[in-house]
Amino acid sequence: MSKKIMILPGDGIGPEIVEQAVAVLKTADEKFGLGLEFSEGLIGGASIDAHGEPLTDAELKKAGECDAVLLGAVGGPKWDKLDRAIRPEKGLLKIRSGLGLYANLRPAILYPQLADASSLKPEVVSGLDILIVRELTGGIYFGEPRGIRTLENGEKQGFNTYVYKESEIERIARTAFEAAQKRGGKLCSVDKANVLEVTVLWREVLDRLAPEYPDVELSHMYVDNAAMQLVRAPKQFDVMVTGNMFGDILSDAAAMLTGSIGMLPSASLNESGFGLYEPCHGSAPDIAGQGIANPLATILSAAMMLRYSLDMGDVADAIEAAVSKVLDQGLRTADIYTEGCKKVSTAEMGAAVVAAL
Ligand SMILES: NC(=O)c1ccc[n+]([C@@H]2O[C@H](COP(=O)([O-])OP(=O)(O)OC[C@H]3O[C@@H](n4cnc5c(N)ncnc54)[C@H](O)[C@@H]3O)[C@@H](O)[C@H]2O)c1
Ligand SMILES: CC(C)[C@H](C(=O)O)[C@@H](O)C(=O)O
Ligand SMILES: [Mg+2]
Repeated sequence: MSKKIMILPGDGIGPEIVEQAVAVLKTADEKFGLGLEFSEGLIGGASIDAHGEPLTDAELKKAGECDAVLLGAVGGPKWDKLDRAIRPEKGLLKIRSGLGLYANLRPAILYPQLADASSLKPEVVSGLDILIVRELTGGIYFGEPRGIRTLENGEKQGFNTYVYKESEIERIARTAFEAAQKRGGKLCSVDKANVLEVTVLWREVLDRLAPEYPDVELSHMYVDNAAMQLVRAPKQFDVMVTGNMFGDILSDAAAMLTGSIGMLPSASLNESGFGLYEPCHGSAPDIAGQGIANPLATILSAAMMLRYSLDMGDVADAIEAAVSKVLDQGLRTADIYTEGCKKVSTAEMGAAVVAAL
C-alpha cells in the first residue's frame, strides 16, 4: 500500500534543504520499495504570497489526509512588516494545532565525528544523547486572552496568557515517561514552579503520574537552572519534558551542543501517531539562496518520519547510517566545518547522503 507524504518546503532555506531530504526519501523508496507518494503544498510566506494567508484550510485538510508531512521552515524579513495575524509563523502554529500535534520530540544527539564542532569541550559532550519532549499545542503560544491593548492613559500593553489544563499536561507527560522507559530511564521535568502557578500544576501532574512508571526516575528543575545545566553538564539529562515556550528555547540551546542547529531534527505527533517532521531551525534568511545551509536536520527529520509514522524503522536506521558515513568521509557544510574537513554545499551534502544510502 502506498504512503502519502505531503511536502511543505516553506520559505528561506526551506526549499533548499527539503529538496535534499526528498532526494534521500526517493532513493530509499527505489532501494527498499517503500511505495512513497509525494505531493507538495504551500505554507508560511510562500502561502501568503499566493493566497494572502499563511496556511489555507484546504492545505491543512490535505495535510491531515496524508500519512505524514515533511516541512522545511517558515518566515523571513519579507513578511515581518505584515499584520501579526498573517505572519508566516501563524501557518506553522495552525498546522500544529489543527492536526493536534501536541508531542514534539527533539533529539539532540552528538555525532562523534562532530565533537570538535560542538560549542562545548569534547569531553563534556562525547556520547551526548538527549531527548527534549516539548508540549506543542498549548501553553503561552495559544493561551487566551492575548493581544496588544491601549490602557486608559493611552499607553499600549502587550499581553499573553500562560495556561495548561491537567489533561494537556498529562498526555505530554505520558509521552515523556514512555520515552524515558525506552531510553535511559531518567526524566527531568522543566518548569518555573517557584513563580508560575501554571507550572505548579505541571509539577503536580508529573508527580501524580510518576508511581505508574516505577522504572523511570523523575526529577524537576527550574528552567533557568536547566538552561545553565544544559551548557554545563548536558550528559546528566536523558529525557527532558517541558512546555511549549521553554521547550522552544531549550532545544535551540541543546542544538549547539551537537555542533549546529542544522543537525537537530524533530517529530510532532498527535494521539494516533500521525506526524509532521521538520528541522528545529528556522528559514535562516541570512544564508538563504546561497546553497550553503545544512540539510542534515531535515534529512534526519525524514528518517524520524519513516520510524514514527510509517513503521519503517529499518529504513530510518539506514538513512541515519548514511548521514554518519558522510560525516566519516569528512564532508561538512559551513555551519559544522572544522579544520581538515571538506567544505560542501547543501546540494553536495544531500548528494553524498544519497550516494551513501
Ligand atoms: N520551524 C520553523 O519554521 C522556524 C523555526 C525557527 C525560526 N523560524 C523563523 O525563521 C526566521 C529566522 O529566524 P532566526 O534567524 O531566529 O532562526 P534560524 O533558525 O532561522 O537561524 C538562526 C541562525 O542559525 C543558522 N541556521 C539555521 N538553520 C541552519 C542550517 N540548516 N544550516 C546552517 N545554518 C543554519 C542561521 O543561518 C542563523 O544564523 C524567522 O522568521 C523565524 O520566525 C521558523
Ligand atoms: C517559528 C516558531 C513559531 C517556532 C516555534 O516557536 O515553535 C520555531 O521557533 C520552532 O522552534 O519550531
Ligand atoms: Mg524554535
